[in-house]
Amino acid sequence: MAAFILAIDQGTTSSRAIIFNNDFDIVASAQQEFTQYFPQSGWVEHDPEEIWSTTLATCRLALEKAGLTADQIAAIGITNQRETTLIWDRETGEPIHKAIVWQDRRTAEFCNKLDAAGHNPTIKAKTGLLLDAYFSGTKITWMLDNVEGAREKAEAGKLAFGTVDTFLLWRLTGGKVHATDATNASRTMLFNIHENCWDKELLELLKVPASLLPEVKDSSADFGTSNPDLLGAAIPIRGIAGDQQAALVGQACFKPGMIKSTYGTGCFIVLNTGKDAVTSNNRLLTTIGYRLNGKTTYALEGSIFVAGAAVQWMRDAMGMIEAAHVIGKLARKADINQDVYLVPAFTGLGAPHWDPDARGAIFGITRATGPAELSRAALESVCYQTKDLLEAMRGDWAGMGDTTLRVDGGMVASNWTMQFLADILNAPVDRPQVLETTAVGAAYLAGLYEGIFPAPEEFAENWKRECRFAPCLDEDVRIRKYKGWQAAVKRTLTR
Ligand SMILES: Nc1ncnc2c1ncn2[C@@H]1O[C@H](COP(=O)(O)OP(=O)(O)O)[C@@H](O)[C@H]1O
Ligand SMILES: O=P(O)(O)OC[C@H](O)CO
Repeated sequence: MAAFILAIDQGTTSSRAIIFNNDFDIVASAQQEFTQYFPQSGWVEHDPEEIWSTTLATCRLALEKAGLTADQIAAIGITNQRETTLIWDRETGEPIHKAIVWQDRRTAEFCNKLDAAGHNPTIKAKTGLLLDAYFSGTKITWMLDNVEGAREKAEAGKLAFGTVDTFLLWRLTGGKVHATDATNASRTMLFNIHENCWDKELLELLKVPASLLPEVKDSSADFGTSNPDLLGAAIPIRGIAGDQQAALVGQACFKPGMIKSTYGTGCFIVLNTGKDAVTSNNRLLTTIGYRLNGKTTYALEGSIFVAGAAVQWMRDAMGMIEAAHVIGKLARKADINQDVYLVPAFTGLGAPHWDPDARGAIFGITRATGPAELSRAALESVCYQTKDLLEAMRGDWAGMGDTTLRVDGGMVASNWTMQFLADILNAPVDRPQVLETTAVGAAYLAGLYEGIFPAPEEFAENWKRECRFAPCLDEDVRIRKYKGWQAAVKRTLTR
């Protein structure tokens, strides 16, 4: 008999709901964008009520489009933009402030102070993260210190903290469940990823009362049931994972050494390192890939700030392409004798450089350089950055070996880019049939708990490739081009 799972994918720019059947076919989906608030330079906020209303509306719309009622949905899985921080009143459910988004840099100075006081090594050892404003911890401190009366209320146990998954869970269950999963907890900078618990020393360091924190569960677990008034029936909520980890699951990267790379606005590469929490010497993050049956699988993660955003820049700021999908065609026409490099450090460079002050640069332009060469350089830059990260991962972990990259995200629609990626990595690049891997991951985690989907090994056997891009670039050219990129990055870095 057919079973249906509702995956909620609450992202940075939009909320989506996708209903899958038990063959992972998409039965219906709905998506709504919401407002981005930039109250000051470097600050990024979301309205929690908009996160909630767009989530609820898309769930209702997806059900309607599928012609299903809530009682026909076996389970809900939630996946979410990670690190984004919310605090609300336990009594009223009202958020005390807008959500502070992962991109928000307001606590950078505070992080610098903590770093200067020598706290970085402890944080890295316990959480696997770098001391950075990206993560939730210092955002919580900021809210408690800047919202009137918040600290007193928090100390009296009247407030609740959550990343977006936890907030949605609270709202979906009518305030009955305050929980998260291990992947989301691992991005807060408060969670000890080795001992699998909130870390007392870090809570003290960031002055976060323990009463604020949610219970941390497996990624596939009993997270309660939805309030029947919301969708028409009580639906069991059985899966939660941060979006990049959900994509790791959705891509069936269950074996150590397997890697997924998601090319959206930015790019997030996650490598399964199995039971080893690998410490990076190359400024990558050690994080929880997923936790099933109480067993943690670790991962190494590297993020690139600008991937598809370089394509958007070519379209919106440069006006050189009318739409994202034409960039590949234009790149194909570029003069191959021109070595033009675009280092898209529009907002600094992410892993493995972590240079927030670097700014974008173009190298190698001549009078013959035009939109085709710049298009090519923009797409190539994403591939070179992927190589940088994979080299860093290889340097950190001997278990990596030669690896096939499983890709997803909007940019992988470009065959030209995927071929160049395979060429520059000198490794196969696999594009799956279902590109909604994040939602697939969330649906899988929920369906796994309900016994609808098989154990990871069997799920992995059913993962289907749409296309493999095999490397075919001359070694000399590959080496020359990558050296050119490395030289360009070197000239762009500020430290
Ligand atoms: N055919 C294409 N070629 C290159 N880039 C593309 C193509 N289609 C979409 N993109 C880029 O992919 C990004 C959208 O991917 P998506 O996964 O929806 O991102 P996000 O989840 O971050 O919003 C955009 O930055 C867009 O410019
Ligand atoms: O919502 P996305 O797809 O931009 O992903 C955001 C990441 O989870 C931030 O760490």
